[in-house]
Amino acid sequence: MATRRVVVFPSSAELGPVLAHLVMSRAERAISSRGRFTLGLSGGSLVSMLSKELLALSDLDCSKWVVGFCDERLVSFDHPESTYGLYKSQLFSKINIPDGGILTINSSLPVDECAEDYTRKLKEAFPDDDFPVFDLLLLGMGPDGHTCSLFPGHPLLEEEKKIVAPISDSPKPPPQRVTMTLPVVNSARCVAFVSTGGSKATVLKEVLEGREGPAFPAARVVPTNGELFWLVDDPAAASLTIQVERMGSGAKL
Ligand SMILES: O=C(O)[C@H](O)[C@@H](O)[C@H](O)[C@H](O)COP(=O)(O)O
Repeated sequence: MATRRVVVFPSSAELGPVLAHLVMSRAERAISSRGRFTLGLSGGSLVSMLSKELLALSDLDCSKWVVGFCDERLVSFDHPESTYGLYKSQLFSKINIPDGGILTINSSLPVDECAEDYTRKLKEAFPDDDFPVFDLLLLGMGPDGHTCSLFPGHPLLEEEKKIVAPISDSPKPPPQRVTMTLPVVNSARCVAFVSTGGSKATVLKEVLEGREGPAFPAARVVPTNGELFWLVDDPAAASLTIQVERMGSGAKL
C-alpha cells in the first residue's frame, strides 16, 4: 500500500528546490540499484518549474536517465501545446540525456495508432514489466481533478489492460492526446503530484479529504507499492483540514 505524504510549502518558490532534490534522490537510488532512472513527465505548469529547478543544480548528470510522458498532446513537436516541445526548449536541449533516452510519441500518427505506437515504445523500454514500472512519475492536477489526460467521468478511468490510451475528447485543449493509464501510474515506485495556486484549493480538499474523492482521477492515483507525495503550496492547501507536513526550500524528501 502506498505511503501518502502531503507536504505544504509557503509558495512554489520553496517547493521547486525540494522537487528537484526529490528527482535527484530517486535518480541516485534507481541508478545505484538498476543502472538507470526512469522518469515520467507531465505538462502544464510543471514544465517551467521542473526545468528551472533542475538547471539550477550544479551536479546534474542525466546520462542514465530514460524519460517518458505521462500524457502528451497530439500536436507537432514545434506546436506551442507540445509537452515534449516545451521540455525540449526549456530543459532537454540543455542537459545530457542520451540519444534514445527520451521516449517521444509519433505525433504524425492518428491518435489510436499513436497510442499503440507509444505502448510499443514503453514495452520495449520496460521489457520485464507487464505494466511499465517507472522510478518516478511527476503529475499535475487540473482544477477538475484530472491528472495525466484522465478526466472526471471518462471511461479511460476504468481501463485495466492498456498501457497508453488515446483520447479525442479532452475537455482541456487540445482535444487529442495519449495518456498513461491508471495501472501504469499506480505501478510506479514513486509518484509526486505538484499542485500550486488557489485555483486548486477546492478540488485538492475533495481529492485528499472528500467522500467524493474517488470520483476525481487524481484521487485514483494510489501506487500499489510505491511512495505518493502531494507537493503543494499554501494557496492550494488553503482548504485542507487534514494533518500535513510543512516544509521550506531546504527540505529533503
Ligand atoms: O499535458 C497536460 O495537460 C498535463 O499533463 C495535465 O495533466 C496537467 O498536469 C494538469 O492539467 C495540471 O496542469 P497545471 O499544473 O498547469 O494546472
